[in-house]
Amino acid sequence: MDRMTPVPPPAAEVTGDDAPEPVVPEPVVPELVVDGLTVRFAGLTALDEVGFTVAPGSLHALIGPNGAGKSTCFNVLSGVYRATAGSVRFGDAELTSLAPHRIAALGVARTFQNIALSGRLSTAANLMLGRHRLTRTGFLSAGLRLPAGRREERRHRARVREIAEFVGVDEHLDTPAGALPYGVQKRVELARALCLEPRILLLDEPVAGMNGAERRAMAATLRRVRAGLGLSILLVEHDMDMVARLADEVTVLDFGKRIASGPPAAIQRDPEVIRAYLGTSGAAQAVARTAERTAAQAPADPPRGEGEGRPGS
Ligand SMILES: Nc1ncnc2c1ncn2[C@@H]1O[C@H](COP(=O)(O)OP(=O)(O)OP(=O)(O)O)[C@@H](O)[C@H]1O
Repeated sequence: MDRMTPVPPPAAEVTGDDAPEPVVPEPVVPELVVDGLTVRFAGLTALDEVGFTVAPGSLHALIGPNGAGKSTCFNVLSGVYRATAGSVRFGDAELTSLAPHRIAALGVARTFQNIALSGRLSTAANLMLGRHRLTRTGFLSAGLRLPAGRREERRHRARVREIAEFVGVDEHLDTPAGALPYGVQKRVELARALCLEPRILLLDEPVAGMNGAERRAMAATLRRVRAGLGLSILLVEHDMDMVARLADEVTVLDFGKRIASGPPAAIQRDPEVIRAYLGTSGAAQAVARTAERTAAQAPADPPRGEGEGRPGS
């Protein structure tokens, strides 16, 4: 399946008993505008007046060395941390004053660095948990086998299967999530986030700990998600090749401050970004290496497509 029905905005999720089959409108994906975001812990400023905008339907990467403030930013965006100052607007909503469940209800879904699936439950059951926010009659009604609940449950199961096929985990629907290879579990997490019918996905290191084949599979899946669903993605990732291939726009944090913002090719050449990463390992050197290869292979600015003309694509 190359395309999946675009997700409707949450308010348009019609799951009632008598509701006609919904005509699914194009998703209304607003901008996410982070402005002057500051978070202080005791004496430490984890985020210092950070600002960036995630354009509707784009894939925006948030990168930076360890301790730069990326997770703190995600925690504010998902309502886990309170901002000391600044704002995060998602369309008309100000997210900094909302509890996590209210933010999720606006269509903001998040995955975590560490796997957060229930290992003993099947993949299907984990994905159904992702649908919980969207149930109208409630799982109790379904559990009691009431007709409305049964019909609603059937609709959710059908949607779960559709999303599982889209993400390529449908063959594992009956398998306990804990028994799946690591890379597949990470894709199941992505599928579970999609089960919330999000308008923006916050992905925290989706390929961390994966081998090369698993990384490529996840990158391909993310491309399909972006192309097929029209939602926005904000990605925290240390794998710079992946960021260079996938991102439309990159924001770089260092010691809680935004030090650069722009398309990947420009970010890779940005002296301040390279300086921020120098002396650290892993991602840092990957930025410098990727920048060097980009310079060697592409004298002019490469196009902002999915990796055309980019190293390693
Ligand atoms: N709950 C907290 N209490 C106190 N300090 C915190 C808390 N959460 C984060 N910090 C500090 O804020 C700074 C930014 O941390 P954060 O986890 O956001 O960085 P990061 O960019 O996500 O790093 P990494 O790439 O290692 O995950 C760090 O100095 C960290 O120790």
